[in-house]
Amino acid sequence: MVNKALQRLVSAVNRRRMKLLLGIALIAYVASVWGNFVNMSFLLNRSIQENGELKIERKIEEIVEPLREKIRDLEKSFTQKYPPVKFLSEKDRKRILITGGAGFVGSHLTDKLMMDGHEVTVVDNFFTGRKRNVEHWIGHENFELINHDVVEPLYIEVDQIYHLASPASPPNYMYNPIKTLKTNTIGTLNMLGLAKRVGARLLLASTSEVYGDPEVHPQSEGYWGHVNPIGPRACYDEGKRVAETMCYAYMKQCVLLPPFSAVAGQEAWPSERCSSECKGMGLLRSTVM
Ligand SMILES: O=c1ccn([C@@H]2O[C@H](COP(=O)(O)OP(=O)(O)O[C@H]3OC[C@@H](O)[C@H](O)[C@H]3O)[C@@H](O)[C@H]2O)c(=O)[nH]1
Repeated sequence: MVNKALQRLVSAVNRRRMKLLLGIALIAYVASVWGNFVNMSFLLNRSIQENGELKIERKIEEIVEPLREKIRDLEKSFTQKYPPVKFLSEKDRKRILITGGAGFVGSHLTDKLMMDGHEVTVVDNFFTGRKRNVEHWIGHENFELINHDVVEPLYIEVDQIYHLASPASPPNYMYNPIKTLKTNTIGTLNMLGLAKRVGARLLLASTSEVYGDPEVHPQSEGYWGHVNPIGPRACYDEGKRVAETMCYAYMKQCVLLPPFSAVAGQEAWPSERCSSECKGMGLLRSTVM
């Protein structure tokens, strides 16, 4: 009897324990499910938020990228690359004027002098020369391009003048013979005046046409030529002859001293008569015109 009562008591206690344990297990299970649910909803929220942010970032990127592209293009156009230029000390660096510097010979001379490290000013009326011949220097601190006709006086400070401004091929110089004459006479006088005023050396680009229809081949520097003053090419031939005469007159009066550069490196004119204080004068007769 006692045993049975004891067994009933134990089983009743066990049942209660079991219920308690089951209750605890249920609570634990519910808690863990709840925890997972909270975690999941947090993660879900985060991923939704991240997704949203990503979408916004992508949208911003889509708008900004073309703008960035435009900025890159602008930067490229501002930071133009120039051909390599030597560094020259202030003492060695010359301020050089090239008239007709946008033409064939002038633009190559511009390249050479720029790359040697000098300061170059190109003056041209673009009659036959083109801006594109020197455009690769535009904006360089050592370079300046002036649209100017040498028939008008020019007031700038320079150390050397290469006077090349003149139409050079028959159709061009015969197109307006009076203008060709003015360019080679008044233009040359203006450049000689400038050279005299600022104490600059001057080189005149002449032409083998100063020999006219020569009777001697090849022509030496001593040959005076065979020119028809009223022939169809006279405006150029005689214009350049007068230009040479004017340069020689300036040199003879010791305003300018010959030459700092001449045909094949030879002196075109004797220099004995000039004092050493005088500045330079040069003549270049091209033989290919
Ligand atoms: O009135 C004028 C005429 C012409 N010019 C310029 O002078 C330059 C002449 O160059 P071109 O390319 O026509 O000819 P080239 O370079 O071959 O001539 C070169 O060699 C021959 C010489 O007689 C020229 O004086 C010299 O410039 C051009 O840039 C032209 O626009 C002027 O600046 N003013």
